[in-house]
Order: sequence, then C-alpha cells, then structure tokens
Amino acid sequence: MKLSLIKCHGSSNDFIIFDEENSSLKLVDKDRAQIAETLCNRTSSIGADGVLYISESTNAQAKMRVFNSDGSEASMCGNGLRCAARYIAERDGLNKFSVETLKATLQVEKVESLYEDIPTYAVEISPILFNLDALPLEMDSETLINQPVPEWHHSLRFSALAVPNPHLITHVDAEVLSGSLQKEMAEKFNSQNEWFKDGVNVSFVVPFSENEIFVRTFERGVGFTNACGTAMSSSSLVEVILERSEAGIPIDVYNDGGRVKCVINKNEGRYDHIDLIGNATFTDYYEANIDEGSNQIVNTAHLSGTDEELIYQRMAQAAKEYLSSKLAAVNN
Ligand SMILES: N[C@@H](CCC[C@H](N)C(=O)O)C(=O)O
Repeated sequence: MKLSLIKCHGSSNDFIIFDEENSSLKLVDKDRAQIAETLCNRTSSIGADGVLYISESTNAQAKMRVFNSDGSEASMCGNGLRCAARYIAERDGLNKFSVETLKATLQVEKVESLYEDIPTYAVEISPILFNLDALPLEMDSETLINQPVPEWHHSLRFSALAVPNPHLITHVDAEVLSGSLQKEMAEKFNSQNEWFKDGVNVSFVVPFSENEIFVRTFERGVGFTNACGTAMSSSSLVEVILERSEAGIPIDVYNDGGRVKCVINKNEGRYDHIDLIGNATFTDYYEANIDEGSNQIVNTAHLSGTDEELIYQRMAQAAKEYLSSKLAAVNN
C-alpha cells in the first residue's frame, strides 16, 4: 500500500509524520520501531531524528507517539509535538486542542509567528517530575538540582528531571561546550551504566543573560540533534529554579538549529507546566510503499518540497549570528 508522509522540523530537529489513520495497517510497536529505524536512516532513506506516529485518541483530538531513530520509544518530544500539532490543526481545521502522548494529554495551540510568517505553535510540556525514580536515575538522593557529582566531573553541577522523558542538565562555559566532554558523558550514560538504566538526554547550557540561554543536547536514542524541545524546556526551568530567570517571563532559548521561547508556569507554589513556543516547518512530502504482509517500508519516493525552509533559514541565520557574537563574548 501507498502512504503519504511529511518531513518536518521544529528548530531543525527533524521528523517524519506517519498518520496511522490514513492507512489500513495494523501496526504493533515492533513495526513502529523498525519503520522508524528504516525511515530515519539518512543514507538509505528519508532521514530524520524520529518518526511521529499519529493515531486516533479516546480522550483528545489525536494521539502522538514518538520513536527515535534507533527504534526506541520516547515518552515525549517537544519539537515533535509542535509539528504534530500543526499537522492535526490543518487536517482537522482547529487552532487549539489537546493531544494524547504516551504519559500525558497536552494542550497545543497555534500562536503568533516567532519570525515573519513561520507557522508557530505553543505546546504544553508536563508533567514535571523531580523525583529521581521518574528518570530513572540510580543515586542515593531523592532529587538532583544543581549539585556536584564528583564521580561524573570535578567541578560541574548537575540537575536531573523528567518531563516526563529524562533530562540531565549542566551549565558550562564556551570552552567546555566546544570540547569533547558532552559526547563522552552522554555516550557513557546512554550505554550500560550504573546510573541511568534507561539512558538520558544530556544538555550543556550556556547562560547569556537573565532570559537568554544556549542549549545543546545529546539525545537518547539519536545522538547530537540541532535542538531538543523537552531539553530546552527543562533547561529553562532550571534557570528559574536557580533564580536566573522568572516564572511567567519568556526565556529565549538558542540552539544549533534556531531559537524557541519557553515560559515556566507556576501554580500554587509548584512548577506546573512549561510552554514551549517555536516553529513547525513542513519541508517535503513523500510517498511510502509499505508491504502489507510484513508492515515494513519497501521504498519511498519524494513527491514535492515546500518553500517554508527558505523563511526558516532566515530566522536560523539571524539566530546563528547572534549566537556566535554571544558565545564569543562569553569566551572573553
Ligand atoms: N527531540 C525531542 C525529544 C525526543 C526524545 C528523546 N530523544 C528521548 O528519548 O527522550 C524533543 O524535542 O523533546
């Protein structure tokens, strides 16, 4: 059978939208994992950081499940949810609705463009869990917020939280950012290790000013990506906890693929949810030829491209120039 696919990105963290409602296929998780591995291969197929499977929901407008490029399933994906939100919004003619994800049903909304007429969506990131069991992180402590862990590094301080996918966050200077430490740590924590038995998304953060940070993430199940929405949201939350930013005030988060805004929402003294606001860009349309016996991809064909990337790249270029000037200033 033939199925239409959309290649899209949020902050250049790229995905393939696979609408299960458009097919008569009865996929099981093993099929979804295998399809993700096949389609995400940048040499032999379309190439992406993950596949967003859209299906029917019993309690929301639709359901989104996310499979990383290595076939593992993620409980949440912020950049992916913006893309899924746009897809469902345009498919069903809606601006504001909820989407069921693996562990939570989340609000999404089309909002004012971040730059020129880039399609922009705000998505809810929640629940926010600080208990280390939620990651899980095996450690003799209930939480880890801005604490040194000498077994990991002699001077860096670490924070760990789940939203609900797991994140490890540390502040670094521009010199550490450009070195090999992040890759070494992330590879250690995402292979057999005594701390993170399910792996973890590892972010290095460089704060520029009160409401401005840079975040680079080595993603579990993928490797370095241009941006990770849940990591940028979690890193913004850490800024608020450390009183470098305030709840309710947008934080500009720069990444290797562009920029987003994050707003931390507090309710009755507790961190309730984060609004992640950024682009949802569709770049290409494909058709997949799927074998109905094995439920696997036989091949894909490129149907057409859009011109949305041209506008997005103008924003990304402006962000890149701003970023280089900021990183140079942090270096001096
Ligand atoms: N890029 C995503 C997160 C994708 C999942 C992550 N690799 C995991 O396994 O938790 C985002 O934008 O949040």
